[in-house]
Amino acid sequence: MGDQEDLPEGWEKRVSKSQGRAYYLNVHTKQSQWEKPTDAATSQVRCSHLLVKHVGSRRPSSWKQDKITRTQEEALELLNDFRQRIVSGEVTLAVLAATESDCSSARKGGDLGFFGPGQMQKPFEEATFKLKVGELSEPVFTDSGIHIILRTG
Ligand SMILES: O=C(O)CN(Cc1ccccc1)C(=O)c1nc(-c2ccccc2)[nH]c1C(=O)O
Repeated sequence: MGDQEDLPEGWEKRVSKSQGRAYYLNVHTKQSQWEKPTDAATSQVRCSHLLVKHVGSRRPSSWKQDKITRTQEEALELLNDFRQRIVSGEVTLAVLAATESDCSSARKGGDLGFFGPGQMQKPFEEATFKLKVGELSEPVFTDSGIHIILRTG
């Protein structure tokens, strides 16, 4: 097994094909690094999100709107428009979430801080853990509504 043995918990040694040298993969968060890790791999990730609620949301109300009446289809169209504006570089998710997100995290530019497995709704958790740091998700559907998620840590 070579020096796989003396790695802290949660890390795997891999070889980069393009660079022909070893790197280390955090098996929980899928993050990778060149430096040999000295501490156990964290299972915490950080993200920001923009939530658009609709009539089918579990709580169709938000800081923005007392009674949310848009349909799920309208919510998805709205969210795809927001996503295009972020992808084009016209605006950042943080700036857009501050005025457009139906989540209380709008006041923090959509930042949710760090969380680990089992803390968020499953579709949200799975989508976030799949993202690389800096990557923006496609629309993600939960009981709360429809989200776009930016992995930040
Ligand atoms: O789903 C519900 O029954 C009510 N919720 C849950 C909730 C309500 C207030 C604060 C945090 C979470 C929401 O609708 C909700 N979910 C979220 C949410 C969902 C997934 C990831 C992060 C936030 N935010 C909100 C919100 O109003 O602000």
